[in-house]
Amino acid sequence: MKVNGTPYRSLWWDSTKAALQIIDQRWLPYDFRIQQLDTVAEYATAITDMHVRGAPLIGATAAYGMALAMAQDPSDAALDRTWDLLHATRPTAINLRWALDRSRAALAPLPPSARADAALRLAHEIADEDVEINRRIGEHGLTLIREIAARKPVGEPVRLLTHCNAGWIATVDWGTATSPMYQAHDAGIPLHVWVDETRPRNQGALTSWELGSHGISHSYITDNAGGHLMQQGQVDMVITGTDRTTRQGDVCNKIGTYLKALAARDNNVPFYVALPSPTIDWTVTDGLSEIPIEARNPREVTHVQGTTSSGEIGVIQVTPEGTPAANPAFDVTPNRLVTGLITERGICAATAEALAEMFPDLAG
Ligand SMILES: CSC[C@H]1O[C@H](OP(=O)(O)O)[C@H](O)[C@@H]1O
Repeated sequence: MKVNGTPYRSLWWDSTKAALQIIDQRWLPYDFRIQQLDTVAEYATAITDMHVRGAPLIGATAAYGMALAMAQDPSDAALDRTWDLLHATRPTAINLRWALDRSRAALAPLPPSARADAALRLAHEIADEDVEINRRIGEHGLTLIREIAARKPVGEPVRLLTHCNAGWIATVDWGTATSPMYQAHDAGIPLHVWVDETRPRNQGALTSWELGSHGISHSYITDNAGGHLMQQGQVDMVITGTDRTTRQGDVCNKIGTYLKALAARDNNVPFYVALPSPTIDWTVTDGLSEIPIEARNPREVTHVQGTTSSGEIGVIQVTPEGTPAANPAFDVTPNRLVTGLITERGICAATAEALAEMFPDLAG
């Protein structure tokens, strides 16, 4: 999407430097910084420390990391070593394993001399596929927004609520939950988006940065305000992203998503999940018992990053010194609370049968 009028993807390969360029999200929305990744260790750090974040973007980054590794050492040992190093960075988003498995499956049968070029081609393919998948998710999500708009007086906005950032910077482009928003806005449908701040890392500030840059009306709200807004009839639909969805439609997403789904069900608000097919983990059925939930550094909870009035980026402590904290980064929304899944092939119910029917070639 555009940043100050200039089109960007969240990452891109600079062929003149033979290196990956990423938007370093640690400094957004306060500062727009580009980082070049020059070693596989830097790729691993970029994923672990969330220079890049978001399930699809993590997968694409890992694919480029594999390409760099093969350019440096195309041996079988390096292939496995790189898989292990990058897979260990973050445990929950399935796109990471999906991209690494796809890379290794494509590269292992090749002679080492052919692996570097093949790995880079595959990384480009994965990045381009993500853009097209998300564009299509937007088209299908747009139909839902149009249906809501048709029931409203002309000019009255469709009011959406979203949690975390499933935006274009959480993917290679378009975003997943935000793609329908961009396409609805561009189609002239008035929107207002309630943007959950999404403690502790406040990814809602990234969503606000994105929506503001695109001219989409929005309000930044506390995580605890969403249920109240739904009770007051201020929310027409909830759309979130996902980091891993099981074969029966259980949705693992940023911590707090489950609570939004409960509030949505209690207030008869449709709760949709934007789901690119690489984010479906066909090997797991029950999300609550089978999906590993990342436990991140408690400091993310006890401290908050922000910017001062003079534009300096800083971190402040919000708890007494030594306060113990817990920081589970994701939760699981059982499929019974999900109204529907917006995939690149269309919208389906959050059930094993519907997903198998939508993706017979993947369900196995
Ligand atoms: C389009 S996937 C976005 C997904 O990823 C986020 O997690 P994180 O910021 O920790 O990488 C969040 O769960 C979003 O819904």
